[in-house]
Formats: sequence, structure tokens, C-alpha cells
Amino acid sequence: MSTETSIAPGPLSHYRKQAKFCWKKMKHFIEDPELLQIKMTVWQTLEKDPVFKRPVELLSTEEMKRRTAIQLNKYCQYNFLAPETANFPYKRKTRFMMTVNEALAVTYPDVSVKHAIGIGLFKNTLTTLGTERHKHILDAAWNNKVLACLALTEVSHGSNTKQMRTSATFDKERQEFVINTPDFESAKCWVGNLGKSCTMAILFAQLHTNGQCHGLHAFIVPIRDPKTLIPYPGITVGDMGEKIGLHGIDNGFILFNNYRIPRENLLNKTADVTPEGDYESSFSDPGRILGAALENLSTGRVGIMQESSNNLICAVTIALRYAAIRKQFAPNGDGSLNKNELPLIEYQLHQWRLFPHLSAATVLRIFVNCFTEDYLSVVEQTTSSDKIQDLSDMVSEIHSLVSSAKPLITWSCRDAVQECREACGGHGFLKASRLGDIRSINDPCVTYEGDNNVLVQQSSNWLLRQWQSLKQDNILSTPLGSCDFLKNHERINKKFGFTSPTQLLSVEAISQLYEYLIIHLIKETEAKQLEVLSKTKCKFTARCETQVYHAAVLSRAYIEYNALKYFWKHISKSHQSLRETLNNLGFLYGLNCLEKHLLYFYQGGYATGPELATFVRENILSLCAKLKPDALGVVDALAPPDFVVDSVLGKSDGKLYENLQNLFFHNPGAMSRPAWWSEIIIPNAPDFKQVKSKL
Ligand SMILES: Cc1cc2nc3c(=O)[nH]c(=O)nc-3n(C[C@H](O)[C@H](O)[C@H](O)COP(=O)(O)OP(=O)(O)OC[C@H]3O[C@@H](n4cnc5c(N)ncnc54)[C@H](O)[C@@H]3O)c2cc1C
Repeated sequence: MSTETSIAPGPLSHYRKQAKFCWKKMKHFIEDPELLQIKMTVWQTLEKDPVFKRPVELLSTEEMKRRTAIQLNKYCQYNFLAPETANFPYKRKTRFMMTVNEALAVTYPDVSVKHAIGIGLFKNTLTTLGTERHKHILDAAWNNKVLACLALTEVSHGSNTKQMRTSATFDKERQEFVINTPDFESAKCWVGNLGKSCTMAILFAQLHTNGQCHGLHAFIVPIRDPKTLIPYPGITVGDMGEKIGLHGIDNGFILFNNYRIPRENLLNKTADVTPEGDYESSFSDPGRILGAALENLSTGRVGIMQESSNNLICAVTIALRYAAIRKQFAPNGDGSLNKNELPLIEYQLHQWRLFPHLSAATVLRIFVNCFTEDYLSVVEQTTSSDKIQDLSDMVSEIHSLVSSAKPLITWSCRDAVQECREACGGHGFLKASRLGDIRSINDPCVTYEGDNNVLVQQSSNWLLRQWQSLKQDNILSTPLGSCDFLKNHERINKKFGFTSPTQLLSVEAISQLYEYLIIHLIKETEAKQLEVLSKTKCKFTARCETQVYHAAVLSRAYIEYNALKYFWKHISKSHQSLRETLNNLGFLYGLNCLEKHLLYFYQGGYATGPELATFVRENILSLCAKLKPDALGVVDALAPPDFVVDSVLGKSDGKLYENLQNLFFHNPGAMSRPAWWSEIIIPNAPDFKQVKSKL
């Protein structure tokens, strides 16, 4: 097993030995050793536990739900976080929680989703939106006495949260909120854990008091009796049925009929209702209350970024270990049996297909690690006071970064997994390759916690606001510096002036290209919006009709550049022996992303001749060649242990064919006659073995 301490010699040694650096040193540079140790503890514990033994056969959906729920209970019993963690400052506590969840997510994704919604997000929401009066519920959650769900989405609305119609009306006489679902379209749905297992919900509903609606607020709502799991009267709740993945999660729907909860169940950090029925809020604008409530969901989005970056790592680990062992064709080209066949990794086409994903895995992993630190620092600041003050510039910038980072990482993972599946040929289609499972677990990540295509619009909107404020008032609010280069917009290079491909291989050159691109896209998007606005007089239409080729690309370029900036900042602290490889990975990531945007450089007049496109592409190919000797070392540095990667094609021992033989021969029932053999017998079918022997 590839632990962080040892890798046995074997068929992969040939490529491993070529690496210019020590993979362990690289591993400890990429991942904080303290956090890595937490993960190793989780993995080593679960590997030994029979409850977590992985089935070789496909299970029924019902059985997967049962197993996932049982595994969650067992996982909670382990208490990977010591009880005193609850008293740690927010940032340290949440970082530890996130790390344990990361370890679980990459190994048992269904259990992790169940835990993340039912316990992690629940605790987080109570911490950020609740107050002292919810402490007993928070304590119960910390002691794993509650399994919850987060009910926001309705049947007819997911992305447009403002249109949700589940209502909570204050009844002054009884000091209660009365919850109602007006019709089926406003039933809550898709809610994880709600179908069969949770006992509590954090429900988002429109708050009404004294005949006035104050917008969407979060409430604690008991769903089932924890002793019997029977739903309480006034609720119609059920499971949504078969899905195309995440079979261990009971996604459910719920309708309320005059269902009552105490006044105190309103999570009242941002707004409250007094016993007299008066509504009091620390914000004047209802839109901002919703913003504050939903901002809390960002933690879930950061969790998804971590999860997807780990899945991306697993996918490239499998495909590259396979590529180093799997051989096809020899230079003599006659296809005859000879010993000179080349491993797939030697082919330029194969390198070009996989190495950009390896570079993405490294850059995005480091980006996620460093960004999580910044994110938690900002949240810590907002939760340290009793009331959330006006959303600061920092929170807006974090929101802008998360809104494009979650899409970038989940889409990068989606694309990488598919390429890796194909790069493993037919064997990649085996369930035991794990690539199908990784593809399936990443799939809903592009939709939940904010659909990617909707989410990225938040980043471009924020950038355009920054641009307008800079032009009108000379003010740029970017405390984290994600768009500080806008200040220099008049001075940036507007013409391609490089004379040889190698000049592009620098942080400065790639930054110059990105800064030009982002400013060009901002200007183009703004101009296009004004054009549509002058025709339609409608801001909404103007925004909608400037997404394609404009705002959506702007968000993408913005976050790619910021991921690289985080990466470059971090690698400036790396040991000299790691620097060349890390630089090459960063350049490959940057140039490969920029290659997809080449058209905009020509459209904007930055480049006119063939040099830009030619230089970018020549560099991509030369970087692939340079990275070949280092690729397996990078994989070892990134990869979790074999138990976690769990792929017959991607084991660290490199014994590809022995492992496949073991799988084929021990696959249950592989060599036995099927129980239904008599149903498929073709009457009077000739037996050629017999016929032959008679002849
Ligand atoms: C496995 C799974 C688990 C989930 N768990 C939960 C949960 O625990 N709790 C919960 O509350 N919800 C949950 N959800 C729901 C999820 O959050 C929503 O599906 C998601 O927010 C998207 O909303 P929607 O499905 O209504 O899609 P829609 O908003 O209807 O979007 C459909 C498509 O239209 C596009 N679109 C929408 N608006 C625009 C626009 N303005 N411009 C261009 N394109 C647009 C979107 O990009 C998308 O591709 C879960 C979903 C899944 C799949």
C-alpha cells in the first residue's frame, strides 16, 4: 500500500526513479503534515473496520441506503475529532472538521455526503445563524445525537431561491410559527437525509408576521420522532426514489400542513421576531438577510471544492499508473510480438491528454488548501461578533471567488475523469477501475450547492461592479487582491511582444496574458451589456444576453488566474529540489487553460500573427515532454493510499496484470454456471465439440 512513508519497488520503479525530486518531500509540501496525519488516522481506522468493507457486487439501492446510514453511525462513534475540538476557535475547529470529512469523502462519498448535510452543515448553520438559545441543539449535534437535513430547494425552484414559497407565519397567541406548503410545486425536494432517516431539518421558509412577508429565513424544524423515526403529524414526507448516483443518500420531499414550531426555532442571528410579533433585523434590506443566510452555504461549496480536487487526484493517479505499465505498439510498427513495445506514457498524444489534468490536480489541490485558510479566516471574523455586521468587502470577494472556484474545480474533475476513463481503454470501464464511481460521485457536485452555470454569474457581476466603481470613483474593493491588477488597466501590455516560446514560461508572462484577457473580457462584457440595455431597457435581459462568450468566460479566466496566483505564492516557499517540477506544472496548467481562450487575444487585437498560438502550443508539448520523468513522482506525492484510491488499475505496486487476474478469478461466480442457465438453452443447438469428436 502506498502510505506516506514507503513504496515498495516494483514495475513502476522504472518511472519513479526518473523523478528529479523526493516524492515524500513533495507530498509534505503539497499537504500540511498535521492535516495529512488526521487523514491517515481516518483511513487506517476505516480500513480495519469490517463495517466499512467494500462490497465486490453491486448492491440494491435500499441496501446502499441501509449501509450508508449504519456506516455513518459507526463513523460518528469513532469521534475522529476529540471532544475538546468543540471549544477550539472557529477556524481551527472547522479546518479539522473539513479534513476529517475530506478523508471520508474520497473513500466513502455517500457516507460523507450524509454526514456533511446531516451533521457538518447543520452544526455550521447553527453556529453562524443561531444564537445562545439554540445551544442545546448545537450541543446535541456535537454529540452526534441528531441527524439533520437542509431543506431549501423546492419542486419548481432551485437556483432562484427568492421564489420559494414555503411559509412560516408567526402566531402571536401561541408564540409559534405555522409552516405551510401552498401546493406541490412549493414542496421541498432533493433534500439529502430527508427521505427516510433525518429527525430534524433546517428549513428555509418565507417569514410572515403582522401580515408582512420578510423574505426567506432559516428555522429548526423537528421532522421525525427520534425513537421510532415516524414523522410527526402535519408533515407529508417521503423518499424521491431511484437516482442516477449517490444511491446511499435518501433524498426526500416534504409538504407541511399548519405545522407548528416554537418562536425560538427561528435562527435569529441576522433577524428576530419579538414575542409581540415585531420583526427586528440587523439588515434593512431583505435581500441582504437572504444573502447572509445563504453565505453560510459557502462552507459546503468549499467542502465540494476539496472533495472534487481529491477525486481529480484519484482519477489521474489511476490513469497515469496505468499509462506507465500498459504497453501498446512498438517503434518498428509491424505489430509483431517484440519486447520493445512502448508504455502509453511515452506517446505524446497520451501525455497531452493526461498531463494537463495532472497539472490541474496539483495546482487546484494547492489552491484549495490555501484558499480554505483564507476562507475560514474571513468566516471567523464574521462569526466572532454577536450580530453579523454589514457584509464586508472581504465577504463579497470571498463569495466571488467561491462562486467561480466551485465550478472550476468540479468541471475540471468532470473533464479529467472522462479523459482518464478513456485513457485506460476497456479496462477503464470496469467497476473495479473506480473511474465510473468517481465520475458518478462528481456529477451532482456541478449542480448542488449552487448550479455551476448560475453560480459563475455571481463572480462576473462582482467583477463588473469593481470595474465600474474603479472607473467612476477610483475605488477598488479587493482586500484579498483577486482583481488588484485592474488598478493598472491603463498600463497593462496590450500587444503580444514575445519573440520566442520560452519567454512565455514565466509567472510574469502568464500573468500578463491573464491580466490582458480579464480586462478585455470585462470591457467587452460591459460594452455588450450596455448595448443590450439600450435596446431592451432591461438589466436582467442585458445580463442574460451577455453570458455566452463574455461573462461566463470572464469568470472562468478570473478564477483560473487566481488559482495560479495562490499556487505561485505557495510554491515560492518550496524547497529548491521541488521548484522546477512545480514551476513546470504551473506553466502547463496556465498555458493549457489559456490555449482554450486564444481566440479572445486575436479578437481583442492583442495578437495578430501566428506567434501567440504557436508559442503556447509548442510550450504545452515541450512541458509535457519535460514532465514525463517526473509524472509518477508527482502522482505518488498527490495520491492517497491504495485503500482510498481503490482501483485495480491504479495500485501503487504497479502489478497491473496480477491485480487484474486476481480480480477476474475471484469475482464472485466468475466461473460458475449461472443459476438461470436452463432458461437460455437453445433447443437442438449443435454441440460442435461432440460433432468434431464423432468425425
Ligand atoms: C444529489 C443532489 C442532492 C441535493 N441535495 C439537496 C439538499 O440537501 N437540500 C436542498 O435544498 N437541495 C438539494 N439539492 C438540490 C440542488 O441544490 C438544486 O438541484 C440546485 O440548486 C439547482 O437547482 P434546480 O435543480 O432547481 O435547477 P434549475 O435552477 O432549474 O436549473 C436547471 C438548469 O437551468 C440553468 N439555469 C437556471 N437559471 C439560469 C439562468 N438565469 N441563466 C442560464 N441558465 C440558467 C442551470 O444552469 C441548470 O443547468 C440536491 C440536488 C442533487 C442533484
